[in-house]
Amino acid sequence: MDQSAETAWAQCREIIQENINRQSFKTWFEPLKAQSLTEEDGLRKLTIQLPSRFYYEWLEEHYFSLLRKTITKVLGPNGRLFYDVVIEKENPEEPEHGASMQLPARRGDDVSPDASEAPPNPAEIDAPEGRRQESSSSRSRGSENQPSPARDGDPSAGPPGSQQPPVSNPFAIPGIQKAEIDSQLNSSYTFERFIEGDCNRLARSAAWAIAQEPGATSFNPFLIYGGVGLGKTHLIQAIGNYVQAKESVDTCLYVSSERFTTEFVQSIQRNRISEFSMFYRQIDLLIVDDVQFFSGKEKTQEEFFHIFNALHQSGRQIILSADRPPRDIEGIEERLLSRFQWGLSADVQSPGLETRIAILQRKAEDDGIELEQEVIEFIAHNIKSNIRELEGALIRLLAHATLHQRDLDLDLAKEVLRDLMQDMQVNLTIEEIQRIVCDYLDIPEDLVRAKTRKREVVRARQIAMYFSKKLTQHSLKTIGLHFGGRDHSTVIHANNTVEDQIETDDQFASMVEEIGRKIELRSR
Ligand SMILES: Nc1ncnc2c1ncn2[C@@H]1O[C@H](COP(=O)(O)OP(=O)(O)OP(=O)(O)O)[C@@H](O)[C@H]1O
Repeated sequence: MDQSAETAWAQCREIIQENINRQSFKTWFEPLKAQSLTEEDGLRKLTIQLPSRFYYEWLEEHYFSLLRKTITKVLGPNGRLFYDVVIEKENPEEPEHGASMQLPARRGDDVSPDASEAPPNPAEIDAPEGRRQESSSSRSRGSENQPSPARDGDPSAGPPGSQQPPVSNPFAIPGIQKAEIDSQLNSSYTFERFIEGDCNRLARSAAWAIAQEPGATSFNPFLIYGGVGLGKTHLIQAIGNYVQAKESVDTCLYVSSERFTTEFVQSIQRNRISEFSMFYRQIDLLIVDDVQFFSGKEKTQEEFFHIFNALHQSGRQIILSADRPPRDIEGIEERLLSRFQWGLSADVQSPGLETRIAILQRKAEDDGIELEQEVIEFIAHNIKSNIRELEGALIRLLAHATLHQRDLDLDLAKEVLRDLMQDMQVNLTIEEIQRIVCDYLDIPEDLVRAKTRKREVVRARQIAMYFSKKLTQHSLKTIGLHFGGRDHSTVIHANNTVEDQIETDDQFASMVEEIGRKIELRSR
């Protein structure tokens, strides 16, 4: 190791450290090593070693001005900075030798004081368009208020006779070329197809705002959390689909945290970690689903942490989802958890009845199916857990109707969704039945449990007993107890009376049927 180079670089690092935040310093400068300090033709050339071409790109784009000032301060006006870039091997079997490339800082542009204000030279690096623009603007910003910029990158200042090899596009690695990145988005997850309700209003509004200006709102990162099948994936992908359609970013990528982890592990096995890292650092809008799966995976978390920082620092948009609030996710490092909460966290909850109905109506419309309102309401009343199950019930119903050439009516819905109905019956309580019957007959609920033998109360009590026997698993004794401690024989008598009257009295029969429907729908 060249001692003087190390000392010079240590001084540079001190200055740099004072001028940028701790995390940026850790990410971009700590891995750099001094290689040599030489004097040639009156110039003092400090060469530092970079772990990959990506660092070269990044430093030039983001820290050019700072590096230039720092070198001038430490080495004087004749100071020049050179990079020795370690070239990532595509094939781990390749020999080590020759795996580096010397480059002058500033990619060979003339960065003399006069030239620094000039439009950027077409970069020798065949950098992707978006980044090139970003680079040029950061350069001109960097040159403002600059007391005496040094020519720290003039290619003519390179070693005599050294022809700099043209630097190839660092992203031109098979399979990860920027232009070729497939966003992995499901095109059917759009805002148009996402039904808004009280359960998801905040998340949907924030998602919409982000889609208008990715990376420019304070919702960065944006994290949506909530239970299974409640639309998290749909919503986060809707942002991606919208932004892609508007072409407001160059690259957008959706990845599940499981896939991210698998790819990362593979990159370790294949000795391609820096490639993996480079790939993710070029994404403008990164969507990571189900981040709770990072739990307990320390190395993956560390890699994601650095990627997160790099993207966030450069104003790229990060969108995340989790099955619970970030503070409740266990096994994730505090520094990463706190970053998850930097922007906005919004939850999605189970949809209310109206939203469930609206979702079913939309799904039926999208599939070109006409569904009677009572069928939609029947499904919506009975399937409350999540939207995926709601969709599943509809698909099941459609499949039966098509396969058995049946009408899509309430009878078919009851038949097909019987399992779900059975679940409902198991959960149905005697109190619920009493409430619905009394609501329907307009009788105070507590009277069916009281001693009174008024005619209309007796009728309500008998109908409630009949449904309790028919729709719950409770024993006759238990049912009797729920009706003011009556005997099991009273329940049998009530059941027989109702059954007989259904047979003989049509009006009564249709009233009981109507009450039965209300119980099935559990309507209030
Ligand atoms: N508000 C909504 N409007 C329309 N469809 C929705 C809505 N919410 C969810 N869906 C649909 O429900 C299904 C499940 O949603 P999604 O996969 O987004 O849930 P999730 O919350 O990501 O679940 P998981 O945690 O299991 O991944 C999808 O087909 C989605 O299109």
